[in-house]
Amino acid sequence: MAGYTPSAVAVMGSSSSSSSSNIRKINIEKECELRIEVAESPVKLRLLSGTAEIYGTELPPEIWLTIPPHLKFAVFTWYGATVELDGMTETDYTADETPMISYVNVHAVLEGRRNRAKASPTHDSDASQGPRVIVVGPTDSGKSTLSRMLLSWAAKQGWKPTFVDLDIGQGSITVPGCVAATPIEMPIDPVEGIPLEMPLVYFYGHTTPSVNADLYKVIVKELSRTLERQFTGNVESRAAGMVINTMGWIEGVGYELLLHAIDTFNADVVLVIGQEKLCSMLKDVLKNKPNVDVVKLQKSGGVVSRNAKARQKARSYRIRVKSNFFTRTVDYITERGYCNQNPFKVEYLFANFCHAFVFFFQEYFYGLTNDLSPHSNIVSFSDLFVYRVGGGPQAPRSALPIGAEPAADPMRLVPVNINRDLLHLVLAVSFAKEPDQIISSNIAGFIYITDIDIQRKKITYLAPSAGELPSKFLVIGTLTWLET
Ligand SMILES: Nc1ncnc2c1ncn2[C@@H]1O[C@H](COP(=O)(O)OP(=O)(O)OP(=O)(O)O)[C@@H](O)[C@H]1O
Repeated sequence: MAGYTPSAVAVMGSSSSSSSSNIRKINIEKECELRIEVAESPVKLRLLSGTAEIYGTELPPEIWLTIPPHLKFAVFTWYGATVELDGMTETDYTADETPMISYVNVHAVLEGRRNRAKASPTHDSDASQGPRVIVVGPTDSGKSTLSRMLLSWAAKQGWKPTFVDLDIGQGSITVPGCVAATPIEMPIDPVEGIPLEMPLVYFYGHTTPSVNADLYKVIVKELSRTLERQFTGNVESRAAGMVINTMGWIEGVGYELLLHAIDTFNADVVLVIGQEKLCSMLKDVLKNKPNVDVVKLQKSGGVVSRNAKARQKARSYRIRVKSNFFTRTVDYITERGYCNQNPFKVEYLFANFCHAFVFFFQEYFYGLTNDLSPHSNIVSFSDLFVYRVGGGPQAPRSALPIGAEPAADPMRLVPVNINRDLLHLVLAVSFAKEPDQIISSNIAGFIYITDIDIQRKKITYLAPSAGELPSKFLVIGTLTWLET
């Protein structure tokens, strides 16, 4: 294929990626990238000379990075680099055609806007607001990857931009079925991904928007309101702006939700990757908003398309690995109206349990030995109150106008009886103090139900920590620990 060359230059063993002795030295030319799809076992990679980055984060010289199985990524260099790769890959090759120059040009424009916002003498005017970038495009167009690069390049220059992830299918802050935001204070670790210490998370509970589009809009609105309050009180984060990643659903209800997100977050830069039609539709619909730039960007040839099975596996992985936090963030400001401080910075209850779930996952899938695991807790049925949003009793046909169909209220909060149907579900722990606050409240974290004893009226669940849950109000959706 034009622009691609096999990457391997053997220095030990064979150059084949299926060899058992696999340390290979690979030269990457200026403005080229090495694309790697890791196979069943981890590979190791280190930078020998030059400079290179993975999605905007520079590789440290000489240090071996262990890249987990199945990860697909690229090592890009602006000036040329040599790396060493140890382990078997599904595929690896170097490519000299990438859209990286156009991506970094976008970064330069955003950088200019951040500097202007920072220099603005009036802190509360529009002039002090940094760029609000929303990245849109079909599934597997490279939205998350571009978001990540823009965030890491900004963080490298000392900004603390806010990352907002609206992708309920393949989001990268927390588990699928949620919308979330987190400040990015350092270039994103190529292996660990987005930091999990300070997320602000709202629970939707499903992995497709069509299940309850009204609820999706409401939680997106809540998330934006909370961030707006944060920006009001924090000049630094206001000037750094935000990068918003979106879902790959761009037709029908998906398109409607994209427009809703652009409007709700007052996005002023819309980056459209890989689809002319979407770009032209957005340009047309936003033409009356002169402050909104719609920019078309090329999709990278390195972006790997995932079939339904692969997407489902990735979702399951994220549910197991990323349901591992209990946080206490914006609950604090909503309770106290405390806006003069970055809500992401306030105390949080039980952080740093990430490893428990990560190791649990590794043991489960790869049989790695470890001595960490999430905590199993047992409580009585009466200790917890479980709700779901949407559905519930429909209005009787006789109470409706002629011809109208009875429809379930999408925003109705329905109490759920505890029974064995809850087994293996992932439930969100709400910060709500009362049931009527559940829809508008962010969540503290997740639990996973492992046993229901109907006779003794006891529930066993896994949680990131032992002890009492941050709240007794739980929300149920359709997220299961193991998607089938
Ligand atoms: N240049 C590249 N080289 C190799 N792999 C890449 C490259 N860019 C992206 N990928 C990989 O391709 C996959 C899809 O990219 P990404 O997740 O950014 O797409 P997306 O549009 O956000 O997908 P979705 O619609 O599911 O949210 C990811 O595994 C990513 O790591």
